[in-house]
Amino acid sequence: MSQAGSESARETARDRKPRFWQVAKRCCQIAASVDVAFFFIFHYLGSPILAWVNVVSITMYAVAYWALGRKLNVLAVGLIWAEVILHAAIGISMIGWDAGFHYYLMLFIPALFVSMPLKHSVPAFTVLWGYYVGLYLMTWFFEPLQPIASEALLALNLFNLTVVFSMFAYLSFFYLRNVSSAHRKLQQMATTDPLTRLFNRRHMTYLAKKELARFERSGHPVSFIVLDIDHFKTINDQYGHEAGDFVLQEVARVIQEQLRAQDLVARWGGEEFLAILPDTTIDEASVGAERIRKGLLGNQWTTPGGDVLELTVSAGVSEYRPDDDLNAAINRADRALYRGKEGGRNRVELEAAEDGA
Ligand SMILES: Nc1nc2c(ncn2[C@@H]2O[C@H](COP(=O)(O)OP(=O)(O)OP(=O)(O)O)[C@@H](O)[C@H]2O)c(=O)[nH]1
Repeated sequence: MSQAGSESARETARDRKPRFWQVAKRCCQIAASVDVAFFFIFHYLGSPILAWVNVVSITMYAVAYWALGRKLNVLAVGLIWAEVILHAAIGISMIGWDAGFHYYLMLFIPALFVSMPLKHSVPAFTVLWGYYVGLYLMTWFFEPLQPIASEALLALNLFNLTVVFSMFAYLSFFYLRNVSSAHRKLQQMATTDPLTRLFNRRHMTYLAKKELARFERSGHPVSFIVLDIDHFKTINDQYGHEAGDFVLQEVARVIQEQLRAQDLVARWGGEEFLAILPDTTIDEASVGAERIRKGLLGNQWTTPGGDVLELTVSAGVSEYRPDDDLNAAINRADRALYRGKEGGRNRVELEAAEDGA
């Protein structure tokens, strides 16, 4: 791999799952606070060695937090792993399994699957399992080095259990939020046109079919407007593609502004838009199309490059008929649109009554 290639691969790995690293930072804060509590608890219980172990832990979390802020994620993860693994081993060998320090190791199970690719997380999971079992077996053969009173042991166990339960709840909440937001993004990508934020053609076809099924049941009128920007190629050629994109966005905005909230609007093709107007007759739809045409005509658009331009649109309007189908209704609006283009553009044309499918 070239140097630039490996740099960018490293960059991608670092920037992957930014929310996960945010949560890792929050976990460092929580863990360091818990270790501050442990410092006092162990002093109180008369275990100064364990109290000072927590000072080392707090320092490790502080460095890990600092490293996460600088995207030194490998260093941060290494420190967090080392802290939990060593802390569990020291806590268990000093006070025993019943202190509950082993619970913290389980927090790594979801964390390692979320943070690593599967080829790394499976071996890491196996090592973690081996370590956990190894610690447990150790307590069968060796007595704790510095046992504490059984009430204190119980209190410590409950404290550790509560912290780990809370952290599991926090991680689950993070996971749920992440999955829901990814789902929302995917859904948006699948249904909308990225430039204009209108529905894309595929989703509009799906919505149109649903709307027409409603028409079949209720018999309420449904109308279609196909709208096309006049001489759009000239705008692109004269002012550049960026100005063309700007015009498409503005036209999309004006169409939405001039129609009702229940009307469906999509980018149907390059510079062509389709609106489906439920509960609307062809005459009412033509009034809506006129409003859009006039709304656009009255404006002087200043492009991001500072060019002032005027633009016009042509539109064709049709109404769904009994025993019609979607394509036929849109084709009739399309033919009306092209009559408008041939007739000089900047106009709204209705489908011809004799126009079949
Ligand atoms: N900027 C930009 N241009 C696009 C996009 N999609 C399609 N186009 C352009 O839209 C233009 C459509 O041109 P034509 O089909 O000739 O239509 P026109 O110039 O509007 O002419 P009439 O429709 O006859 O008035 C082409 O130049 C396409 O490159 C887009 O997403 N952005």
